[in-house]
Amino acid sequence: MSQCFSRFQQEASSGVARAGRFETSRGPVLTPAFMPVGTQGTVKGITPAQLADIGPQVILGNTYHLGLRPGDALVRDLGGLHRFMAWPGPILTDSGGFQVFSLSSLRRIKEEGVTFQSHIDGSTHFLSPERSLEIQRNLGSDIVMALDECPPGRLDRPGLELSMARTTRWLKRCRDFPLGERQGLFAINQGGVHLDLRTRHLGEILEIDAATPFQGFAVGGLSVGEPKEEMNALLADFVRLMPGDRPRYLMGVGTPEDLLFGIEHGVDLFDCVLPTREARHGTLLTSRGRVKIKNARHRDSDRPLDPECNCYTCRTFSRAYLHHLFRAGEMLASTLNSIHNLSYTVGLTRAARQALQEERFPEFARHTRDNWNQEEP
Ligand SMILES: O=c1[nH]cnc2cc3nc(NCc4cccs4)[nH]c3cc12
Ligand SMILES: [Zn+2]
Repeated sequence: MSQCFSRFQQEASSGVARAGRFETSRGPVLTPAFMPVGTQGTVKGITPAQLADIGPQVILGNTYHLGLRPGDALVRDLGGLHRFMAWPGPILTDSGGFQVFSLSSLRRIKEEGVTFQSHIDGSTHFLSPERSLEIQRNLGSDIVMALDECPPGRLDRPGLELSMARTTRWLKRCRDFPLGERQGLFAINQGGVHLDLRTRHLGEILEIDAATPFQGFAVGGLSVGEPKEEMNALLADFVRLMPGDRPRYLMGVGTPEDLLFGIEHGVDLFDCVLPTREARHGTLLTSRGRVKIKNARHRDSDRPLDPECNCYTCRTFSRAYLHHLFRAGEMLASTLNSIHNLSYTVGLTRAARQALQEERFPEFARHTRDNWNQEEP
C-alpha cells in the first residue's frame, strides 16, 4: 500500500450518490471530480496557469502516447511528468491498452502482452502489464491504472469471458510490480454491459484486493459505442456493488448528462476528452444546454456565453467575439472555448459535491436537468 494514499472518506451522501475525499502525496482529491485529459502532457490549448484557474482535482496523462513520445525514460530523467508539464497537482495515467486498440495498427495480443505499431511512425512496440507500469513509474503519476484488455463494444459473452480472465491474470502481474512509494494502483473492472459478468469480475478483483489492497476501482469497457441506455442500466445496478471505501472511477465518461447520472449512482471520478474536443469544434456546454458558437444568431450578441459561469471566457468576452474567433479560425477560439467547457464540466462535479454536502442533491439534479432543456440557450 502506498505510504500517502488514504482510503476514501465519505463526507455526505444522498442515496448511492456521495461526496468524499482521498489523500494522495500531491494533495487531497475532493469528489465527485471530473478529470481533464492531458493526453500528451498538455490539456490541449490551455496553459498550466489557465488549468490551475479552472481548478481540477486531478488531470490525466496517457501511457501509450507519452511512452511513445517523448518517451518515459526522458520524462523520468527530466524529473517526471509533474515537473515536465508544470502541473503540481495529482495526475492519473491510463495504462495504454485502450489506446493501443483505439489508435495503433497491426496489433497482436498474446498472454505476455500486446505487440503493436506506433500510430506516429509505424515502429513496432510491445506493451505488457510490466512495461505499462514501468512507463507509469517513470512518469511518476500519482494514480496508476492496471493494464487491462478493453474488449471491443458488442463482443459476445464467451469473448468477454476470455478477455476478463486475461485482464485478471494481468492484474495479478500489475499487483506484483514495484511502483514508486507515492503511487497508488487502481484495478479496472470489465464485463461489458452484463451485470453477472461485471459481478463475477469484481469478485476476482476483490480476491486479489484481499491480499494486496488497491487504492481504487475503475469501471472500464464502457463508452465504447454501446447504447447509452445499456451503459446506464449497467451502472445503475453495478456501481453500488463496488467497494465504498475506495474511489470509484468511470473511465471515458462523459457528457454533462452522463456525469450527473454517474454521480447519482455512486461514481466519484470521471474523465473524458469530450469537453475539450467539443470546445475545439465550437460546441459549448452551458447551464442551459449546448451552444454552437458558429451559429449566425451569435454574430452580434453582446451577451456572455453562460451568465451562470464565472470562468475567464464568460467573464471577459461576448458571444459575438467567440463567434468571430471561431469563424476566423483563430487559435484563441480553441483556448477560450476549452477554458469554458472545462470550467463548466469541473464546475458541475464541484457543484454536485457542494449540493451533497448541503443535503440538497435531489433538488440540484432536478434543477440542473430542467435548465439543460432550454430553447436556444
Ligand atoms: O476499459 C478501459 N480500460 C482502460 N481505459 C479505458 C479508457 C476509455 N475511454 C473510453 N471512452 C472514451 C473515449 C475516448 C475516445 C474514444 S472513446 N472508454 C474507455 C474504456 C477503458
Ligand atoms: Zn464559462
